[in-house]
Amino acid sequence: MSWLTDDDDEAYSEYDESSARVRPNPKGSKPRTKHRPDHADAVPGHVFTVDRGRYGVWVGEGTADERQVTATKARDLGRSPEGRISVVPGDWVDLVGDTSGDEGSLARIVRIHPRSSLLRRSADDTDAVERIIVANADQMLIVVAAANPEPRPRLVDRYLVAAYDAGIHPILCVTKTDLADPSDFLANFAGLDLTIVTSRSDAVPLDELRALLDGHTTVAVGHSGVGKSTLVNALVPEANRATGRVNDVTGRGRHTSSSTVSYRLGSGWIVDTPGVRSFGLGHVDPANILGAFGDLAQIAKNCPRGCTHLPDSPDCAIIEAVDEGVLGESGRLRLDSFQRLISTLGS
Ligand SMILES: Nc1nc2c(ncn2[C@@H]2O[C@H](COP(=O)(O)OP(=O)(O)OP(=O)(O)O)[C@@H](O)[C@H]2O)c(=O)[nH]1
Ligand SMILES: [Zn+2]
Repeated sequence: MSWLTDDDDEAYSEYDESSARVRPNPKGSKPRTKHRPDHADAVPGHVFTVDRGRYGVWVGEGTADERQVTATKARDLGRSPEGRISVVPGDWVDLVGDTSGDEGSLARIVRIHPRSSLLRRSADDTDAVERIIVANADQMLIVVAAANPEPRPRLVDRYLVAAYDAGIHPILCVTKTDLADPSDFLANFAGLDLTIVTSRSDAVPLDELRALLDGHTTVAVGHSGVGKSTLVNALVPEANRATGRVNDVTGRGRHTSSSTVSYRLGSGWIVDTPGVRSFGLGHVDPANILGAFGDLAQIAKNCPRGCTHLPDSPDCAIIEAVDEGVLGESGRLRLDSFQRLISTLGS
C-alpha cells in the first residue's frame, strides 16, 4: 500500500495543490518547485502564523539577526496551473522585499520550500475541497478531555485517520483527569500505534510532554474546551493563549483562540490550531484509513483481494477475527470505528 512507503511521491501527486510539492522523504530528492523566479537575494524563513493575507515569518532563527517579519504572498506565487497556492503555518518560504522586520515593513513570499507533510481537512466528509492546516508537522497532539466535554472516541478516530493519512505520528493527550478516570475511554484505543499521555491542569506532565515534543513539529488539535490552550500555555508560557470557560450546561467551550500559531518548544515547534469543530475527511482515500488501525491492518493481509472490510464483506479476515474474539471487546469497537469511517467516506 502506497501510504506505507516513504519514498512514493506518486501517492501524493494527486493532492498537489501547488508547485511546492509534498516530498514525503525530506532527505530524498532536490526541491521540485517548478516556478523559480530569480530572486537571488531572497532570504529563507519559517511561517509561524497566518492572518487574513498577512504571514508572520521567523527569519534568521537562532542567529543574532533573528527577527519576526510580516509578509504577503507574491502574485506570481498565486498563479499555478494546479490552482490557488496557500502558505500555511509550518511552511518554509523564501522572502524578498523589506525583510528587516522593522515596524510597518512588509516582505513578499516568493517561494515555498518542499513540504515533508501536509495536514488537511475538508469542511465535511462529502466536501473534497480541502484546507491545509499545517505543513511539515511530524506529530499530532490530539487533546481530549476525560470529562467536560465528554470524550468522543469517534472524533479521536477521525483525527487519527487524518494523521495517518498525512504520515504524522499521533499522540493522544487526555486532559482533566481530575474530573474523571479515562480508562474506559482509553480502552477504545488499545492496540493502536499511538502514544498516550494523561494530564490535569494542577499537574501537567511537562517533562513527559517536553520529551515527546522536543525536536519535532507537533500540531495540537482538539475540540473547543478540552483544555488545549491550558496545555499550550503550560508548555510555552509566552504563548499566552486565551483560555475559556466551558459552558456547564452544554459542555461546549467558547471559541477562545482563533488563529493557528506555531510556537518554539525546545528545539521543536508546537502548532496550536483554533478550536477545530469539524474535521471533514472528504480528501482522504478510504484505502488509507486502515493505516490508523494497525492491528486490523495486520489481519487484513488475510482478506480476499478487494475486501472492503464492511459488515457485508464475504470472508473478511478482520470480521472473522473479531467474531472469534481474537481482538477482544476493544477490537470490536475499533472495527466498528473503522467501518463507520470508511462508510462515511464512501457515501
Ligand atoms: N478541571 C480541569 N479543568 C481544566 C483542565 N484543563 C483545562 N481546564 C479548564 O477547561 C476550560 C477550557 O480550557 P481551555 O484551555 O481554554 O480549552 P481549549 O481546548 O483551549 O478551548 P478553546 O480555546 O475554546 O479552543 C477552562 O476553564 C480551563 O480552566 C484540567 O486539567 N482540569
Ligand atoms: Zn476484510
